[in-house]
Amino acid sequence: MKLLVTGGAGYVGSVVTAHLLEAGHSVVVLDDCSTGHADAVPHGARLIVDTLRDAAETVLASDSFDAVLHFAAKSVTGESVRRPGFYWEQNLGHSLALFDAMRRADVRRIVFSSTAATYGDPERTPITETDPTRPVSPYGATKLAIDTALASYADLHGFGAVSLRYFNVAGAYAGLGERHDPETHLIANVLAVAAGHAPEVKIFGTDYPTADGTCVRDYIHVADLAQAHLLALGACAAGRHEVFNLGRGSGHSVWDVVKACRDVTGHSIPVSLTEPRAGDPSVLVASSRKITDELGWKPTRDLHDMVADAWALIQRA
Ligand SMILES: NC(=O)c1ccc[n+]([C@@H]2O[C@H](COP(=O)([O-])OP(=O)(O)OC[C@H]3O[C@@H](n4cnc5c(N)ncnc54)[C@H](O)[C@@H]3O)[C@@H](O)[C@H]2O)c1
Ligand SMILES: O=c1ccn([C@@H]2O[C@H](COP(=O)(O)OP(=O)(O)O[C@H]3O[C@H](CO)[C@@H](O)[C@H](O)[C@H]3O)[C@@H](O)[C@H]2O)c(=O)[nH]1
Repeated sequence: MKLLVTGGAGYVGSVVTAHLLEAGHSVVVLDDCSTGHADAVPHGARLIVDTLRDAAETVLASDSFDAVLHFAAKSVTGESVRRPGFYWEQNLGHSLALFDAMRRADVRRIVFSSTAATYGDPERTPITETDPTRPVSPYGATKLAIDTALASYADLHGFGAVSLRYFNVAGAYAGLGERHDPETHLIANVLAVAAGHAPEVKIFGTDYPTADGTCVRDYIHVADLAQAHLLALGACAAGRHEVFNLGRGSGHSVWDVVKACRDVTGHSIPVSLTEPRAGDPSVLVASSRKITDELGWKPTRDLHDMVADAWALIQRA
């Protein structure tokens, strides 16, 4: 297939692009490099550096694309609380520009990066796709609005759309890993201490209602996530919008992550215990049963693999 990947210079988009190329697809990446890096785009893909709003129309009209994989977004929860207007404009505004350009170019298949943040503070775990969506941050709200827009475009314009709601993505693949600045994600921050880039890692909150008092998350390897995108691409059915959760169905606390990083790196990794971070739910664990039952997806890598792969990449740098 000829594919347009938005956000393909970012962490997840670059790894998925590598998998798409390996599967024999042809890829054009549209990315403004606001949080991504041109040198992360795998060889074999063509990069166009521009925003969705300014370039989606021209790019889609310039060739006959079969489908779009849409990763481009601003995705730092805390920043979204401080700058909600920016998040609505960048995420929803630019996505609508993309969807209208797709409609005009008659490209109606799309796989979209949604998020566990659409659920907010869950009433129960594991979270299923039919559970209530009550986002607690502007970031989650913008992603939920894009999911809702896709359902409308499926109904009205015959889009075949899949929203993949990722839980916590980690790990590295083929030399591609997390390079956010500033980095907010836990595993990357803990490994930065082992690499000597920071003196200690802050643990945000030790009084949550969990077994060890720290937050529990469902970590998924970025390469397992990439496989799900290949399956989702084959499952885009005209006139339908489907939502799938993507996690491993098992939770790890912040302490579990620190211990896994100590095991893998052999570094003592000093920590400091600090106040909770605003807006962090205590437990987020996915039920990924739907995508396993309907598309046959199964994760193959665990927390140790995620930490080991991310660490191997840091050591190569
Ligand atoms: N990493 C996670 O744990 C996680 C979890 C849930 C959902 N997601 C979603 O997955 C997607 C990818 O996340 P990531 O961690 O790779 O983020 P990232 O910041 O590394 O990648 C996003 C990419 O989109 C580009 N971009 C942003 N706004 C753009 C615009 N308006 N026009 C063109 N390009 C633009 C950036 O330059 C960047 O390369 C995002 O949509 C994010 O919301 C990520
Ligand atoms: O330096 C740090 C960084 C994080 N944490 C904690 O570690 C956990 C995980 O945090 P982080 O890695 O920042 O991920 P989340 O805030 O859970 O958010 C990620 O996972 C969500 C889905 O679960 C997605 O919606 C988001 O896009 C994605 O950034 C949370 O309890 C944080 O409070 C720390 O204690 N110290």
